[in-house]
Amino acid sequence: MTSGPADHSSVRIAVVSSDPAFRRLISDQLSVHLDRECDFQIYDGEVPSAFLMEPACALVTFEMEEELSHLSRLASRHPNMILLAFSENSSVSRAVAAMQAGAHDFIARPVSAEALGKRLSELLSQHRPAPSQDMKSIPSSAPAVTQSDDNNSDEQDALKDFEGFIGQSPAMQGIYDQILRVASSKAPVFVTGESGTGKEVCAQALHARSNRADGPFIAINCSAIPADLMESEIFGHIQGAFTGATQDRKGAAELADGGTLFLDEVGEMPLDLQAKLLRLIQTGALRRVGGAQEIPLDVRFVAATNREPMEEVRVGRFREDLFYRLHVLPIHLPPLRERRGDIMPLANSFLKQYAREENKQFCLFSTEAEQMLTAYRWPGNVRQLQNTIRRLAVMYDGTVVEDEHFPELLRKDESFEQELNDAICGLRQMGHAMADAILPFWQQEKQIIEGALQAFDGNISRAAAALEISPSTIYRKRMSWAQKEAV
Ligand SMILES: Nc1ncnc2c1ncn2[C@@H]1O[C@H](COP(=O)(O)OP(=O)(O)OP(=O)(O)O)[C@@H](O)[C@H]1O
Repeated sequence: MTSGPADHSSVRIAVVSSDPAFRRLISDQLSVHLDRECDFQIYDGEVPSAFLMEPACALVTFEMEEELSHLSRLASRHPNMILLAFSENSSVSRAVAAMQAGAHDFIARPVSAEALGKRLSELLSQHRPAPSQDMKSIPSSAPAVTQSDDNNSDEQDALKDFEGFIGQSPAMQGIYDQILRVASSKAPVFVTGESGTGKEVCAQALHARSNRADGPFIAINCSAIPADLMESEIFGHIQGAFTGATQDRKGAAELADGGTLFLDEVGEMPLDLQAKLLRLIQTGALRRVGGAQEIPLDVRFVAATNREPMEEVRVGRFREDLFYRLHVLPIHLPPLRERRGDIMPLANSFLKQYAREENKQFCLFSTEAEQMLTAYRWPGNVRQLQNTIRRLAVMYDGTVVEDEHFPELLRKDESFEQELNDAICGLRQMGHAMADAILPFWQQEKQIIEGALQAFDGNISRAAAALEISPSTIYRKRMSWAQKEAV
């Protein structure tokens, strides 16, 4: 055994490898790439029966199948030690085997000192707990957010990147930043984005980060409630207000008093109710259906739509005054295809969740499956990805998710092709229409000159002066048009 400089404040790292090149990489090059002082204890291949002082982390190379037992032994003897396995065999099955033996991470060799230093610093700062026996972690190619091994849903939540959101793409970082900036205001927030992009998650995050987080969060989906029930659902009613109103009842707005009211698909609300909502936002008070009493409320409004709100205003489905009342703080959630870097973190997290729920062993995706997931267009966004992973966790068994586990993605993306074909046809037709609409030069010239003559009541001199041509040109042109038209 060799050891680095002994320093009581430094982190102890055991290195177990029979490969001199690997040992040299650690002893000569690694420390400059680590974000803390480390004391390396280097063991020459033989796994020690006991460490003098238990290291925080062990780096173990293994090339033979039999060496897996070394890993398992270390993992079971030192459950609090971070265990990293290295192999020159970078196959998925080798990675899975290492994880199942209890490694927290698997790194294919050769690895640069820089990459190893970065990964090790990350792991040490996470100071992660020991892997559980039934669900092992996934390799280092996957993002850190999916790499904890706990089975506890509270810890799961802590692993989300931001208030229920997963995704570290620059676009999502921008969204988290926006949420943090506007959360404490009482001004309404208007969230737009395609279906399944996380508008409700966003509304919840706004609530959770506001100073009304201890108050209620009430969500109401305006497209899911029949129009005749919507008024009472939102504004409540008093006994006898209509047939079936057997007692006084609070609506969603009153239930949200002191908290946040999330109005999903707000544009689907009938226009008369939009007027009533506008009044509530303006006055901060409502009257229940059939009631005479004004009830003051303290509600923060978050509205959302997956349509283009200005277009809805233009066609008269969405009141313009309500739109501007709600559209104080806009947040737009980008579709998943515009933030492909988030696909695998989301997929890994869903896989972990549904494998656990369905009591399955799935713990990682094959390279082909990963390529397929990241290349797909996800028209249904995160919700579609979530459903896809849930389906495979129910339907299949195994440890590694393969591309054939996604038959629906393997099929051609027909709706996309259809859309693309339609768009191309549309463009062609537009091109034809535009080509058809192009008039011969002399006719366009005639239109311009005649337009000028009209503007000056037929006065040729003034029209010619405005066009900066001579009057004789106009006479000449007129004669030539007459000849052309006579043909
Ligand atoms: N970034 C994310 N991280 C984790 N889960 C997400 C994320 N975005 C969406 N989801 C999940 O995807 C599903 C759909 O999200 P949500 O209901 O918020 O979408 P939406 O935009 O409101 O959809 P719709 O317009 O159809 O109502 C939910 O189960 C949600 O938890």
